[in-house]
Amino acid sequence: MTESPVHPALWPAPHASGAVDATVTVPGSKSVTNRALVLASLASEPGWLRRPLRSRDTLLMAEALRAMGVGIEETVSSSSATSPSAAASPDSTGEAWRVIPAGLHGPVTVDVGNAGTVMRFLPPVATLADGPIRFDGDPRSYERPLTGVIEGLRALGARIDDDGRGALPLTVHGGGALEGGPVSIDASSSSQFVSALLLSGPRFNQGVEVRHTGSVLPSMPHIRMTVDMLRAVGAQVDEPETGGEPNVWRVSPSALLGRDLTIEPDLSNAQPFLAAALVTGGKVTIPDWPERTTQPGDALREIFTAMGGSCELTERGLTFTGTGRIHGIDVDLGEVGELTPGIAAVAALADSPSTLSGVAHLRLHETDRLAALTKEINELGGDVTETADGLHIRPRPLHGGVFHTYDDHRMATAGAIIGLAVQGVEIENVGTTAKTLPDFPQLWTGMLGI
Ligand SMILES: O=C(O)C1=C[C@@H](OP(=O)(O)O)[C@@H](O)[C@H](O)C1
Ligand SMILES: C=C(OP(=O)(O)O)C(=O)O
Repeated sequence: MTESPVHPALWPAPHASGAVDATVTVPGSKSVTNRALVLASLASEPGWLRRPLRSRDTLLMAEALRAMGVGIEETVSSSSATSPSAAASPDSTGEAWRVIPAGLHGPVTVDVGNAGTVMRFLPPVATLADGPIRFDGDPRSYERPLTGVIEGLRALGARIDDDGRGALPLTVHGGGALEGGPVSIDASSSSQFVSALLLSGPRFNQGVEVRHTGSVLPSMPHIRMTVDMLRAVGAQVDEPETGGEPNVWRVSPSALLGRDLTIEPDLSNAQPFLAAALVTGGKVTIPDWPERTTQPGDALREIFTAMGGSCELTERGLTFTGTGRIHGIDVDLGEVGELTPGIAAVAALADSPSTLSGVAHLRLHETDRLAALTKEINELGGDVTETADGLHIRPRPLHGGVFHTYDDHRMATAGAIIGLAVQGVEIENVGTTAKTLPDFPQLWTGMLGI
């Protein structure tokens, strides 16, 4: 399959000479964009995505859906010419994708790259195609768990060829429809197993009832995001948080509406910029921070405040202000695991130790994030140890050196945060941020006024 973008050169992470004072417009959410693409493709009428994220993960999703027959047209101008109803809204300008659903066809080969959302959300979609859909991706994608999706779909009536490891590569032999119904899975290694089965659930003959049987379930906000977005396109969902049985989600069979959706900024990608305010004792504003959201990044308001800053949500967006003093934190990140690398970076610069827990499943993310953070921070002079389900971080004076990223976008941004406070940090392959934030180096230097 295609190689991940390789930019092996070392990027000198800019050192902050003073307090930052910036407004940073962060591109759209990866998680919302990729759910919206799937739901719009399964709808019974065309829909719009406005301000979608254009990054490796979302372009792979769009490309895969296009290959199966969905029309996805990209426009960059005001939508007024094509959608009068949206013309009055300020959100209607800028980039938009028009999604035109169609019958799904195979044979197709899908490149998932290393996108969890693509490798997990699309096999259920593929069961609805009229031919084989083969899934392949980066070497790391072969190591990321997929059992809940593979076994779950088989129990719901799908025919899937894989090599028995519960991972990629695999072929889903789409039969044009899937029976659906009740299924039990263990989603303790990824919430995306649950989201995957729910997202396509309305299109299964009997809908779907997903029962999670494992001991822990990470990333609950991402499951809430799935439920909210399904409801927004007309699906009927019963779930634990609104009175349903614990660990059981039910989606009724139904047609889905084509909607006009403006994608929220990616709050997890806002993290390094908020961290810059904290680390430099400065101030950063992120415009369009939603008042209400299911994105896990919203938890940064509380977490970074506990670490020493303060924040204010106004009509200008979220303004985060640091004091230059950073405190350690003892926090369970199970619900918001993708924030761990950025929090670990800040914690390495704090005035007291931190314990980050609840994130054993990060060993199966883009890289083994617990091992990678431990090694890279320690190579800069830090004192980090892995625990069974997280990290223990004792701050020490750090020095410059190469910060390796292991093809993990959040390792690159974590290294950049440390570089603000430590002279001579060089990020290996900063281009890996293209997975979800292609403009990261420019946004970072822009924030610093370089
Ligand atoms: O559904 C989603 O969009 C995501 C769910 C989470 O996955 P895990 O539950 O595998 O951690 C998160 O870490 C990932 O970045 C995005
Ligand atoms: C875990 C992440 O991504 P993925 O969607 O590939 O699981 C992430 O973005 O931190």
